[in-house]
Amino acid sequence: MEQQAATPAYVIGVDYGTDSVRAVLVDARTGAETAQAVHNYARWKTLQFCNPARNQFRQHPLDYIEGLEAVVRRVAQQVPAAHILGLAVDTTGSTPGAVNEQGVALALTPGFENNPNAMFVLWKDHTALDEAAEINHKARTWGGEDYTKFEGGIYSSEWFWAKIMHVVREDAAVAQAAHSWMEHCDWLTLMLTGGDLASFKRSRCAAGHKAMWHESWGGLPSEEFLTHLEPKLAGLRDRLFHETYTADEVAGRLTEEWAQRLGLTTNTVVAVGSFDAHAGAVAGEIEAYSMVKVMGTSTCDIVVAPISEVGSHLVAGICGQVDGSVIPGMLGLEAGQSAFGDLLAWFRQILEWPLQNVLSNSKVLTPELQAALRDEMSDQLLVQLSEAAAAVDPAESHVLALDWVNGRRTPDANQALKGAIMNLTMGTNAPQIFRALVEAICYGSKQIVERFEQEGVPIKQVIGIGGVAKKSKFVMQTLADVLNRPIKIAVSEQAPALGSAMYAAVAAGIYSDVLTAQKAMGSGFAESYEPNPDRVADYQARYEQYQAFGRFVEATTLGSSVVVPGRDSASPRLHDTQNDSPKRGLAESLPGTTTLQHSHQAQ
Ligand SMILES: Nc1ncnc2c1ncn2[C@@H]1O[C@H](COP(=O)(O)OP(=O)(O)O)[C@@H](O)[C@H]1O
Ligand SMILES: O=C(CO)[C@@H](O)[C@@H](O)COP(=O)(O)O
Repeated sequence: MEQQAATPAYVIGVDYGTDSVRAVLVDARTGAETAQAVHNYARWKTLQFCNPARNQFRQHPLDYIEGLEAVVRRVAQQVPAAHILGLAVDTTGSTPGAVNEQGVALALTPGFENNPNAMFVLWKDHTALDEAAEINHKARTWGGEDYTKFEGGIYSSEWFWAKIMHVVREDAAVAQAAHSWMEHCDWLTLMLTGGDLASFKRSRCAAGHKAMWHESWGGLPSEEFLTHLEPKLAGLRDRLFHETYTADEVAGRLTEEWAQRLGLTTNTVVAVGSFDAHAGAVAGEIEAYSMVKVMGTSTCDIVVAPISEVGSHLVAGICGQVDGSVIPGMLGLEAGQSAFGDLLAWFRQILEWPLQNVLSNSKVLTPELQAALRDEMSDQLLVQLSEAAAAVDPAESHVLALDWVNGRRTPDANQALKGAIMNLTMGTNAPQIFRALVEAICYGSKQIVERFEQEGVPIKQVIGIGGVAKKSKFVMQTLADVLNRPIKIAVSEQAPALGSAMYAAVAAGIYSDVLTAQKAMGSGFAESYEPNPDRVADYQARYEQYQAFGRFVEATTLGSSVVVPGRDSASPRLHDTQNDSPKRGLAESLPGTTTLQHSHQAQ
């Protein structure tokens, strides 16, 4: 520690996940997590403002504000406010929202309170599929710079520009009232520190991975490119930002109002915002060529590499390579799966249908008993399914699944893809299907590791953090077997929040840089899953079946505009796959395949 050790020094990390926000109060000298608090978003819980059938997922800024006050007040009470020197926020992303000239989210202004287009467009909202396809097409054909090149070569509907384009096209009132747009992590940081929107320090992590910001072309894509894409974007570039800042930098200090609302002081330094996965990787003690897998609703797979070694070498099919997005001075590379725990949650929801729908008509059970039963089932279902699935004899089940229920994020983003399950028989049971789903998310992970290595980025170790890493020994053991690599699990229950606390400690001047903060505040590793040599060969064979199944489904996905993966061809990316004829030959390459079932629903 570089500051005088006797002075108590605490920092707060605030981590906004998909369903909840958590805060940790950390002793910056030791890294000890003194207190933590979690708050579930009230409106989000009932999916108010969402339409899952249309892949529309919006979050109200009031959910974020209520959560912030609840969790920060709770942890801040544990020590004198004057001892809390820094605070930093990480959020999901890309989760942009429209703001007015003062940086106030439109949904907090009169007339827009209940308009989903005036809210934050959550990372998993895929309403902008067509816009992403247009961006990809334009980037390759307009004759200028291919702005997607540092973002894996394929722009995703999960990201900033696609979402903005979609909303301004759909909603003239929002388009008219939106002075600018902000990522969730930037919006919160501005709100806490006050100040001027135009000079506010936006996050390098968010801008580099999701908004095609890159120093080599002077920041954001050019005005010409943006207006070519959509005339309604005219002028927005200048009202966004030019510079970006790494998460160890000072964004400002808490305003009087927010110091009071949070039980802190105006001396508390607020660091520049970042994304949850990147902050989590810092807490997971990431180092060069480690992959930190943040395994929750989705996965984010974060790798860092020295700029001198990977530098401007382009890695195809990932979610971006950004100077300083994780550790300032190093290249941060991101990949991931749009559904990881979410695929298992989807299956739980299918199994819960009678509980939600039939039980409410029960003449036998009181409403109280019904609610108690629902809660117990919901709590226990994944745990008990995991136990039963672990006992399935792999030789007796040929069920094979794809993990694309929320599209495929990497390798080669294609959010229009759908999930699929094959090889069902009259003997197939729930644990066998569950096991196939778990295998599918692990095979999806293996494809990502292989892509990094094929692209010249070696993966020297795998570190697991996040809800699934902590909660499911079954998933972690399967992952170690499928990857044929050990997986170290970080101790921290709240890794992204701890990572933000490390960023805050640097911004507050307690440490000189993130690597020093990481060493001093890291909480180490709890356990390691070793691959079981008896399982490796079998999983390798099944992985090849998964890949063949994936190729078949991708070639036959119907009813939506699909971005064709691949960065080399200059041909248009947007095409209607309804006109494609299924490539039946791939089905024949699936060993043990007698029946093939896949999803044909339109988006
Ligand atoms: N016992 C379990 N086995 C496997 N997955 C689980 C289990 N319990 C919860 N999950 C999954 O964990 C995910 C939530 O992860 P978490 O890291 O807590 O949240 P977030 O992604 O919002 O940060 C959910 O998708 C859920 O399905
Ligand atoms: O994509 C990113 C970061 O780039 C994540 O915010 C997104 O996958 C959501 O993460 P969670 O699954 O909520 O942990």
